[in-house]
Amino acid sequence: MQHAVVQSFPMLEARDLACLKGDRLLFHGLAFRLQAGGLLRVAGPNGVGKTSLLRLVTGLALPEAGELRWRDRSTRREREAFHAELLYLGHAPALNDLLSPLENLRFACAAAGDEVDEEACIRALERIGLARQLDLPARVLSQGQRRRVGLARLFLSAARPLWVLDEPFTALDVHAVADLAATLSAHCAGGGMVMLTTHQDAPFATPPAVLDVGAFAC
Ligand SMILES: Nc1ncnc2c1ncn2[C@@H]1O[C@H](COP(=O)(O)OP(=O)(O)OP(=O)(O)O)[C@@H](O)[C@H]1O
Repeated sequence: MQHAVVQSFPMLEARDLACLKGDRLLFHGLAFRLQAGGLLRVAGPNGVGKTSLLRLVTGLALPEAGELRWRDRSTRREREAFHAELLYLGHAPALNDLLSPLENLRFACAAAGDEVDEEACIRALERIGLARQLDLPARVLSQGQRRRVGLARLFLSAARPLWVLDEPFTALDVHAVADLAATLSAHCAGGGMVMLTTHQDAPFATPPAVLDVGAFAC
């Protein structure tokens, strides 16, 4: 009896990436693959190009050379389809200081094209530990609370398989670090993917694969 050959390709793949900043080539020849369920930690010293790599992956910047592929198609050619499956949280939470966490979260979801009702946003903010800050202006929040407002989107983004997170653990207390690590591990266990930068160890259910950008530095 003959079996059909099932072609297996990585969900996200970087091929031979080079990154130019100003007139400086940060890295070249960078490649990685991320499969469903994968957790990838982007590592390396300050300034090596970790954030720059995440910006290439998300399409916020273009590589000097090389290609990014999602579901075996170029992310540049299939930009809309790729972005519909991607959640990117940058290293600084982009909050409007005059708006409350609830208003900020609703705005961020709407801007990303996610239809999320107020009740779901409230539940997400409560889950991330901001039940008592729902209606405060963001300008009075602590750094860790500001970070949590951004992270609340994780609880509204299960339908987006690829999460790209720049320093998500920064400013979080030890309990919040453990909760976030559990949330990311659960996303991966459900078939999602997480690519993140962090300078600290976090208690993931399974140790992440590590991509050392320094190995490709110029
Ligand atoms: N116009 C420019 N010309 C030359 N180099 C630049 C220019 N803009 C940015 N850079 C360099 O590009 C690098 C960008 O680093 P990036 O933020 O990606 O590093 P990182 O690995 O995320 O660092 P960190 O761990 O500090 O967050 C830095 O080394 C910075 O000095």
